[in-house]
Amino acid sequence: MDRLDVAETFHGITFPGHLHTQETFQYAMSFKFQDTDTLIVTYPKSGTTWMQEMVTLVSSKGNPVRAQTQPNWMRAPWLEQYYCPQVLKASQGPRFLTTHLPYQLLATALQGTKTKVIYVARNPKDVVVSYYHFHKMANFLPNPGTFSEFLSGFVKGTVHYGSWFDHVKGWTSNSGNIHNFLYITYEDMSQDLRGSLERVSRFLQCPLVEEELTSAERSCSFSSMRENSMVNYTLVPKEIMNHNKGKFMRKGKIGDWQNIFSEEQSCSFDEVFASEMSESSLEFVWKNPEETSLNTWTDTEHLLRHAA
Ligand SMILES: Nc1ncnc2c1ncn2[C@@H]1O[C@H](COP(=O)(O)OS(=O)(=O)O)[C@@H](OP(=O)(O)O)[C@H]1O
Repeated sequence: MDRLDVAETFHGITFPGHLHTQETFQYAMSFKFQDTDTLIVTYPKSGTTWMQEMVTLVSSKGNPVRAQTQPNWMRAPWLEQYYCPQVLKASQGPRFLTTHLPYQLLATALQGTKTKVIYVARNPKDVVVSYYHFHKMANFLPNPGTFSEFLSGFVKGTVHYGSWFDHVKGWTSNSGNIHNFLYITYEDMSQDLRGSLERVSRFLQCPLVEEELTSAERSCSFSSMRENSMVNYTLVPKEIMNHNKGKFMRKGKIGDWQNIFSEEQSCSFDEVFASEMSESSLEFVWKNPEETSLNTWTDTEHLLRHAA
């Protein structure tokens, strides 16, 4: 089957036309948020599905049944995707929603509401690597070309969903305009899943006792989510996502960028990052501290000498 990669442009940003139309963007921009809503906001590949699982487990007090029986896109539909109205019509209780849209497109709709916003960010070197691999298996995204070509589009902000820098800066610099805002990173979740679940449970005002937290932690682990067809996207027809070409739950690690970025690409990305983020106080974890301690020859040599 041909790729489904028709692009839809809105406010100068391209989006996959397979999921979005001008009408769906209008629907999102004029969405009537309720004070009891929770909106998960991410740039793609930053931990969206993970947070969808976390809010599901927190709101169900660690009971895994909902997470194991209902796909993530039904539990927390993307505001800007075409099926959102039908899903919400059928849903009951406090609503969980998801969006990849930049702040400026939702600012008016969120104004004056008490909707809770959870912004999940991930270090952009890992984002671009995850995004690159996703383009290879998701037929509704354009062929990414070489990593170098894709990286260049990512840095320029011409990839689908636009610039990572604009997205992160837009939402975080306007967080003061949002009544209830939680900023959390993929790396926080990776390094301290239990602590991150506790932060989410405090934010949602949904306290969990120790056993509930333990159960939530188990369900939100990478190994558990990789096997859960309700979140690993194996329910999606292979014409749309071809799992023979790569897995949605791919590696789930901090620092995988080191396996693909060249030294030169890394240095030039660091320069762009420093300039784009010069006004921002956000800091990112770029490497897994547990893996980096033996990453250099000096460290290894040091250890071997000690052992001798
Ligand atoms: N539980 C858990 N632990 C660690 N990592 C996890 C977990 N769940 C999802 N992931 C990883 O998140 C990446 C997918 O990001 P998104 O869910 O934001 O993708 S999407 O925007 O909804 O397409 C993708 O990252 P990569 O593995 O680096 O490609 C997933 O593997």
